[in-house]
Amino acid sequence: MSTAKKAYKRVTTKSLVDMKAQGEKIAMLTAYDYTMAQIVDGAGIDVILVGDSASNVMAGHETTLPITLDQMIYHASGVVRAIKRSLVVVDLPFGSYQSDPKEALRSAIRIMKESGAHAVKLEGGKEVKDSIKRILHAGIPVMGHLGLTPQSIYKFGTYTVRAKEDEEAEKLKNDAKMLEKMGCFAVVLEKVPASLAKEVAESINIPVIGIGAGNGVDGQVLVVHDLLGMTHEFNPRFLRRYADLHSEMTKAFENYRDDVKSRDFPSDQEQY
Ligand SMILES: Nc1nc(=O)c2c([nH]1)NC[C@@H]1CN(c3ccc(C(=O)N[C@@H](CCC(=O)O)C(=O)O)cc3)CN21
Ligand SMILES: CC(C)C(=O)C(=O)O
Ligand SMILES: [Mg+2]
Repeated sequence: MSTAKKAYKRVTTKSLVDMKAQGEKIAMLTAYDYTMAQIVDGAGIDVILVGDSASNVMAGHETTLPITLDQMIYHASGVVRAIKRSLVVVDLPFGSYQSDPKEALRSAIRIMKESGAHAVKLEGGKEVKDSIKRILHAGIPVMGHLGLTPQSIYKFGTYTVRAKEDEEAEKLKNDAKMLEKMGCFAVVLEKVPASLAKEVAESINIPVIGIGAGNGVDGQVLVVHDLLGMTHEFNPRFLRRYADLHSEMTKAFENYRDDVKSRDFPSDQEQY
């Protein structure tokens, strides 16, 4: 090891739980392909989520419902080939786990076997308890996802903040405790009041990763294209843009176009 390049210490489901215990916040981002995952991993992001938001961001669908298990596996395979350190979690897509626990396990096994990912995520609490149990019993780590669950958008009708009423907040708290008790290694809380999210994070020992859930949780997740400022029509309050790649890329494409039209590109040095 003395002359070899320093090896990265891989992030594991266990190290995430340790990070929570030690008060170190967890940074998570999505990625859907090899090139992006290489950059995200190299930047020291702890967890890469191959989100079903690929349905929106990569394929242009209006919701996350259309993306298939085969498509999720294709995205995840590229991501896994890129990573040296990050933990890779893959969303089980709509329709791949709701019918029955056996189908859920089969879907999770396909993701693990065919992509090489490290864990799966699925939306819901008590309703999907048996499926989560089945997957965990097979030795596959599970991340929960409560609050705004986009696969149920047609049940709720809007993407507004969730669990503002006592009854829904009570259910969410119980679901989070249940996920911890069952053996999930973490849970995503999406678009819920910050006070509720903080209360949940303080009531369980597994990390709570927030998106639109305030600063009292154990980590944050954003969609990478949103953070980079590539999606200009998506403007929720929780989004902080760290770049304006939409403008940067437009400038680059316009410059290239101009150089082609003006015969500036390619130059003598750029040909054989
Ligand atoms: N690009 C992208 N980023 C995401 O964060 C994301 C996706 N896609 N697709 C899947 C889910 C859907 N998510 C969403 C969708 C909408 C809002 C949202 O706040 N929408 C409106 C407000 C709607 C309302 O209040 O009724 C907004 O302000 O943009 C938040 C998260 C998060 N996920
Ligand atoms: C927004 C995150 C949590 C997600 O589930 C996704 O990107 O699909
Ligand atoms: Mg998702």
